[in-house]
Amino acid sequence: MKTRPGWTEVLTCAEMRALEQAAMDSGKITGLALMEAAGAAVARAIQGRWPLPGHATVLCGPGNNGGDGYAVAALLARAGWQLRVLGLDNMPGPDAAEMKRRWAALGPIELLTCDAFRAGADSDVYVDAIFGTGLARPPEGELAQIIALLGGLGGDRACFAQRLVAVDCPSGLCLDSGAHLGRPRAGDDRDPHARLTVTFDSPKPGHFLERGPICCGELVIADIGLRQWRECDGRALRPARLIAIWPPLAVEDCRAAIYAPPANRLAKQGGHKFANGHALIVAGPLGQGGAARLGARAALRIGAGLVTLAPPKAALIEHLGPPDALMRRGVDDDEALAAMLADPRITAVAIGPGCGVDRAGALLGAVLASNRACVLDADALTALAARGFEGLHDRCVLTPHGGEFARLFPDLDEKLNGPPALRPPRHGDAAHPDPMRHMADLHARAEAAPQALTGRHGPLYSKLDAARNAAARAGAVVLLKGPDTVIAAPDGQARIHSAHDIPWLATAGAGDVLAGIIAGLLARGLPPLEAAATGAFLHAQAARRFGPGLIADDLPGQLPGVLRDMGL
Ligand SMILES: NC(=O)C1=CN([C@@H]2O[C@H](COP(=O)(O)OP(=O)(O)OC[C@H]3O[C@@H](n4cnc5c(N)ncnc54)[C@H](OP(=O)(O)O)[C@@H]3O)[C@@H](O)[C@H]2O)[C@@H](O)CC1
Ligand SMILES: [K+]
Repeated sequence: MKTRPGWTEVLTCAEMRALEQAAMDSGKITGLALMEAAGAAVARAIQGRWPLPGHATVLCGPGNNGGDGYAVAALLARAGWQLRVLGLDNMPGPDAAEMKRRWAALGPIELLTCDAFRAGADSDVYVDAIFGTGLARPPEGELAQIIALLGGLGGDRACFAQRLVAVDCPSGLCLDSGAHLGRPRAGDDRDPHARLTVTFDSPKPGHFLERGPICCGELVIADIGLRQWRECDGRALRPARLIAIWPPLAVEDCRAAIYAPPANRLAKQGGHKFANGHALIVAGPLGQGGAARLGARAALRIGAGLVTLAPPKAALIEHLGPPDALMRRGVDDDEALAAMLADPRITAVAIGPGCGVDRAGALLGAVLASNRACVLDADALTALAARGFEGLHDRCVLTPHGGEFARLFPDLDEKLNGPPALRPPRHGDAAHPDPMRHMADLHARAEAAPQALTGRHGPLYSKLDAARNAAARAGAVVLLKGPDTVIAAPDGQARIHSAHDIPWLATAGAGDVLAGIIAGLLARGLPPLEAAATGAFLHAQAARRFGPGLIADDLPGQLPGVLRDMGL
């Protein structure tokens, strides 16, 4: 999936509805004008990719997504396209009804049935305007069959996918979770895959999570004139409500994150190596040191001023080789570690990779008691699951993959991966009597109890909900790994990093390198959420830069090139 570069703010479907409602209630913009802008954006995107007018089939659903479809049809027809429009025999809302009426003045509307859809001549472009953000339950009956047809038209999905343009999303996709309603959570062959998806104002979480990046194709984010209504009671929407996304991170963001002097950097050290922090990487017993060494190498490459590897004394011999810049110090037990961490110049700790669960369990208490910024990964997470969350604090970053997440948060994992539990529609989300009040309400609740908001969005429990709930429960930053890595802080702020384009990053030891990068950034003084999110991005960029054939050992060596490519 291609997106525009830089941080991208994301709105949940409920936030999008509240924003739209607030804009309309201001009296300065009408729903019809928004729909006209949305239709024009889709028509523009089509004309940009198919410059010569051809034949288009537009499938219009029962709500405003369908209204957008009628608007697209009218604009394409005026531009010389041959149109075939299929719609439903229902009474849509006033804006969609007006768009339907405008189209009806230009051409016929056939009933949207499987038979009618199948019977039509082949088209250059199919516009999917059946369901958008309003999908509240799995599609059923005829519409479900039509969506399945879109997923595998004529058994030749690959060919059809090149011609499918989705309005807001391929129909059936839940834009809060990225799962297909009514389909296996892991997806199947009948999910519609679009060449192009045009969404409005902001992307939604589902564009980046689970099946979203696979099914949406190229994502176009169209400005439809809602920007100024992002203000509520004079305040901008808070970051807890807006989720920044890469890829790719804009150079300025990265420079600010890595090289701006953070408040908690050791101010008096000036250009001394301690000014860039000192990361301690705990290593495991003899024969298991490779993982921690990978992390240590990554922490050095990302610019920690000093990095010390701390294996048991008996394992020091294993670490005699390069890099020579790495310091080694034997640490046998929690007392020795506590004594070492009494040195205030050690600014971050990573524990877990290759550590062994017993050793991680024995040393975890000293790491947490030191109150240092720390990364808990691999064996440290298994030890944490057995030990409990006591002592965790908001400078801890937990980096579980799916299996570790399930051990740490079994109930949240079950909600995420068990049979989908559809929630009833949320009262007041769609048409709140006072939208500005509704927005203020969302803000107030996010401030008071961010976790109370998670799980309110979308009919399905999402990976974003799970990461936010986990972070709130642990009182620490949680980075839930995957092709869609979700990073959440206890206060509800969250980031999504989509790396569906680099399947070769799923390789042994890559997680150890990520832990080292984050530890290096923490050592440099980055706040935990930024260290985790920037680390996930730089880790992925290193894999992109190397390409297929990557092994984890290659990643640290790519980091200088990644930073150089970004002009840093
Ligand atoms: N927000 C904005 O700023 C803008 C939004 N815009 C556009 O509006 C779209 C959102 O429109 P929307 O809210 O009308 O929802 P939409 O996706 O058309 O579906 C709702 C309809 O489907 C029905 N329905 C639901 N589930 C069903 C099922 N399983 N099987 C059958 N029916 C089902 C549901 O019925 P109900 O649940 O009410 O019974 C209702 O009739 C958004 O994606 C974007 O394209 C732009 O125009 C400009 C600005
Ligand atoms: K759609």
